[in-house]
Amino acid sequence: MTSLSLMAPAKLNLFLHINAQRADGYHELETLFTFLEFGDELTFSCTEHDKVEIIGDTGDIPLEDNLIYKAALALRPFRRAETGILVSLSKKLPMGGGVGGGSSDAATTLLAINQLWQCHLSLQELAEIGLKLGADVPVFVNGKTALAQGVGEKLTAVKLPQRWFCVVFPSVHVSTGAIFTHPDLPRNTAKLTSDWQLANTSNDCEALVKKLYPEVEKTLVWLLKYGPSRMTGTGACCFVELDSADAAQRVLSSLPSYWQGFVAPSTNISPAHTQLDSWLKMQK
Ligand SMILES: C[C@](O)(CO)[C@H](O)COP(=O)(O)OP(=O)(O)OC[C@H]1O[C@@H](n2ccc(N)nc2=O)[C@H](O)[C@@H]1O
Ligand SMILES: Nc1ncnc2c1ncn2[C@@H]1O[C@H](COP(=O)(O)OP(=O)(O)OP(=O)(O)O)[C@@H](O)[C@H]1O
Repeated sequence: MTSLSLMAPAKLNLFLHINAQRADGYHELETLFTFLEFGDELTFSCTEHDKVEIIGDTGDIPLEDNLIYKAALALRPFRRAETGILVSLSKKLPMGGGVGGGSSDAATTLLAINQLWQCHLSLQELAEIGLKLGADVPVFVNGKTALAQGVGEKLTAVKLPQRWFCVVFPSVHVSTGAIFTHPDLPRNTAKLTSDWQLANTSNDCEALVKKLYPEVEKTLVWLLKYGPSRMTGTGACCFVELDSADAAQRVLSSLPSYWQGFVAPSTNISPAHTQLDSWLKMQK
């Protein structure tokens, strides 16, 4: 039985600017994505029956709603043989936490099944399929640290120095849709010129989310004692940027017990791609 194990890494939005709202309700934004060397773990195995199955940490998400299932179904028309797929999921990322776990699972599924079903689709084609599953899927499919524009699909790869992050989940769930439809969300930040330093940028969702969810504000106040801190995506996860693994670990070890967190370095290439490249080399 052919199988392939790949990570679905977390992403951070190092900043998130909202420039405008389009007629279809979606927002034009500018955001700097980086990947972390930490994420969900997925193992894909070809099966003889013509089904898509997911086992493991599926939580209370019905099969048909799982982005892994949706991604697999989207590749079905392209497969070369009538094989099914069994996905074993080990979830490490908080769902709906702003670290893109669902989108990353979807992208990793597209990358893996493209190989196992021999669909022969390019990254560009997979990203276009992925965009229909979620605005963040294309960046995970491309797998490079990137400045994203448009609704998140226009990507320019950038190289950033490796940094360490402590990411904290404040135990509240924030609905992305609810934030993007809120009347108080600022939607008119000027487009970037050139300076993407953390200090000169912001997350335009942060003030609103802090107001609606005081726990997020409390988390940021706590993290700011240790270094430059910010919320990722539409929350609720917040991160602090640090110089070393030790410094990040020290923050994690003093984390209050009512919050969850993890520590990881950033990487310019998604671990899903690094692992897929190693697997492809082994197949030769
Ligand atoms: C804000 C980010 O987290 C930044 O990384 C993402 O752009 C959100 O990506 P996502 O969770 O994959 O979002 P989607 O599932 O595509 O959209 C969820 C909801 O967010 C809103 N949405 C999302 C992306 C965008 N550019 N404009 C929007 O207005 C829409 O109301 C949409 O119904
Ligand atoms: N495999 C999956 N893993 C996590 N969430 C999933 C999955 N499949 C479907 N979902 C649904 O998608 C929603 C958003 O998931 P995700 O973890 O990507 O959100 P997020 O971290 O807030 O990402 P973003 O920053 O892209 O908004 C979840 O609330 C969940 O209901």
